[in-house]
Amino acid sequence: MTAALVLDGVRKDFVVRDEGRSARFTAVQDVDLEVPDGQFLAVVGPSGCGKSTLLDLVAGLTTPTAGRILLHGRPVTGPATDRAVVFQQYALLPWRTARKNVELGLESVGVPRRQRGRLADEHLDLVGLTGFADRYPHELSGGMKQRVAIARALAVDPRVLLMDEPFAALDAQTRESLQDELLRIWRATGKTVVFITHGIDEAVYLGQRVAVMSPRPGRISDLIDIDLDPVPGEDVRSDPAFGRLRHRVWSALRQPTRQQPTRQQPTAHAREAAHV
Ligand SMILES: Nc1ncnc2c1ncn2[C@@H]1O[C@H](COP(=O)(O)OP(=O)(O)OP(=O)(O)O)[C@@H](O)[C@H]1O
Repeated sequence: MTAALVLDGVRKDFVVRDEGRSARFTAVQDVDLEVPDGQFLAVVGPSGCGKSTLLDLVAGLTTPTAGRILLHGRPVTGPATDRAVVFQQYALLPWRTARKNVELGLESVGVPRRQRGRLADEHLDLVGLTGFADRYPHELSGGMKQRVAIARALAVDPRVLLMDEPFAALDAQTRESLQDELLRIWRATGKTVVFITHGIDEAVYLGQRVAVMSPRPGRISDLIDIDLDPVPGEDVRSDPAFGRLRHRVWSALRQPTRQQPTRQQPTAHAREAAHV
């Protein structure tokens, strides 16, 4: 299988204020990763380990301090329609209907109006929102809003779907049903997915592979293949194989961390701050 996404020695530093001085803070370091075309990769790690930073780098919303990111062999130099991002907070425009929200990305790439409407309706169907196209965001539940956000992301036909804790704000039951929906959509579309989550269960349930990140500075400390093939409606979470994989990820998350050397004792904001 060819790699959809390659991260090669990726590091991201931020400059922060630390006790009144400028300090360089390394959020992610030494990240090497290949995601095969069509793979569903879940990335799990503790709060603040750099998961969102990694996703922002792949999205092209920020640039690496070192290393390179390739998408289907081409360097990522900024945001583009070959990647679409779904965030935790749906980011829908409140004055636009569901259909018009889905049309948003299509407008930016110059798809003609009639085609936009058809594509928006097709993608609202795909996420199970047939009949809700004319609703405004405030008339939709949290789960429905996230479905609209997923439809909007898919409508531009990205090669890679980047998801940053998209179900974290939803109640447990809605989350489970959207997880099943996402698996169905992923199987139907064959997209490469990078899915960030705090949840070990969510990572094991959704991922074909789970990348485990270590705490600051974030590195990929483990890559675990998941050989489950969840069938929606079946209780795969009660399967002993699920429990074993869950335990592997849990154990990987508890590995002792390798700290970045510092020139100065950590202070309030940046434990790994090295003054510039
Ligand atoms: N723009 C920025 N400027 C300075 N520091 C930043 C910036 N963005 C992120 N950081 C820092 O980088 C580290 C990683 O942040 P990031 O949001 O990527 O972590 P995360 O794993 O996604 O966290 P969470 O799971 O809590 O959302 C944090 O310590 C954060 O404070």
